[in-house]
Amino acid sequence: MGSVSVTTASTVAVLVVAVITIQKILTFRKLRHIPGPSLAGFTRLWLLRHSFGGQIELVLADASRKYGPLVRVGPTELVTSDPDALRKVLAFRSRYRRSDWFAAFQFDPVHDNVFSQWDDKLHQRRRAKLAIGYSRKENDDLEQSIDKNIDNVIHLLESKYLSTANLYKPVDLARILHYFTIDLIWDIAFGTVLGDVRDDHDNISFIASIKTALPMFALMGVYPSILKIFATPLFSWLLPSNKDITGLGKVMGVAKEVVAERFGTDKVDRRDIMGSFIRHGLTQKEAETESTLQLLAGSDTTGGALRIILPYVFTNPRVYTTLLAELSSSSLSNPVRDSEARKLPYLQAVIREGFRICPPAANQAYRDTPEGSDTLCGYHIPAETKVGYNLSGMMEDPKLWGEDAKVFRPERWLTGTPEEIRKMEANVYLVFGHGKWSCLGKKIAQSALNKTIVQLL
Ligand code: HEM
Repeated sequence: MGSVSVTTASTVAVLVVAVITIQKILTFRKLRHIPGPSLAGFTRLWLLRHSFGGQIELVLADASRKYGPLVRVGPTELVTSDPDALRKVLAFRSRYRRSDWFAAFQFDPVHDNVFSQWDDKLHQRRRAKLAIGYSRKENDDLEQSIDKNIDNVIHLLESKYLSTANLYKPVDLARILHYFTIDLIWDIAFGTVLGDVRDDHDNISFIASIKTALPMFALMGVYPSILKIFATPLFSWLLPSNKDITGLGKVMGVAKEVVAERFGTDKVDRRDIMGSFIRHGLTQKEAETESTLQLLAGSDTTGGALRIILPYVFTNPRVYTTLLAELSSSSLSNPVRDSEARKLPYLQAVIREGFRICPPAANQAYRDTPEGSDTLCGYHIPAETKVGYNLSGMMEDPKLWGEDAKVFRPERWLTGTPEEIRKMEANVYLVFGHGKWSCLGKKIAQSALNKTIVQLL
């Protein structure tokens, strides 16, 4: 009896292994015509290793140099560094769909936000309710809010780091700029003061908790189905909760409180982003998730852009003096208005070059190929293949930017025909996505960058 059950168990095990092996071989064959590292064709462990290592952008740039504009990076995953192919995937009329990669950003296990919403129709419906609030048309205080938060940075630098008593005190400007963007987006999203810059401190351990969560995001980005396990009662305690006193959970708790004031009998109606969301039909729960998302989507990206651009400016005497000369020869208000800063050609060249040299949000963000297959970069793409961004590969491609593509040289934006410049702009703004899923906070981010760089200099 015992030997019969051992034989049955062994037969089942052999059959399972055989089925898995056949499945792997069939999956491998489906995309074997697309070049890429050989291990990546068989297992997502290749992706996981590089995502965990924090070097994925460099690895993907390298892969696009080696294998071309379309690279296989997983059994069913491709990334493209070809701007036309990416625009085709992301276009308004594209039949591609968000893949389960986006599920990693559903920080509330029950309620989707606009970024985690996978269903195309529901996403478009939600996006339509948010678009006016993000467009600044119903957000009268946005510029004042940016000005106020920049003033806090300048006050901190002058009082704590540049006063005569502390003349040689070293300053970690990258950290302060991160505090600044967290404070700013907090102010825009909730209309209250967080005070990271004021206190020169990560008050709710937001930066620390995002850093701790990064390996988890990397894991869920490669194996999204893991999120389903976290949503079960056994593991749900591991997800952020609005009762937490730090991190994303704390942000969710504040969102709940602040949004509650905008609903009910004594509700407050303001002309800010949240007010606009609610006027355009967001429910209380939806307003909570969207306000929380703003902090996640807006603070590290805009902070990252400042932390890229400013060191390039400060360590490059030609760029620094040219930018200062442009600022001092232009008649600008103090604080500078966004509309004035947008007209400064060298400043705009510096910002675009910063986006290009190190895209602030370089995720793969895969889309699923629609039924009936497609063709990208001359390759046949079968249905259900995942196609994602390879921005780092795109932004250092000599065919798009010239032989000195790896050099930070804002002047490249000031020479060339209007048609060439227009093409370069269209390509560099892919750092904000494109089409039906493009960044909703683009104008807010651009305004913050324009004003902050001018005021700090
Ligand atoms: C330099 C700064 C920023 C960069 C580079 C950036 C980049 C991006 C990218 C690439 C996407 C689209 C991803 C996709 O293909 O699905 C995106 C989406 C989004 N971003 Fe940004 N972002 C920035 C700042 C902001 C800010 C400041 C906010 C809010 C205050 C924000 C809010 C959003 C939202 C809500 C979405 C989701 C749009 C949708 O799903 O329809 N972003 N961002």
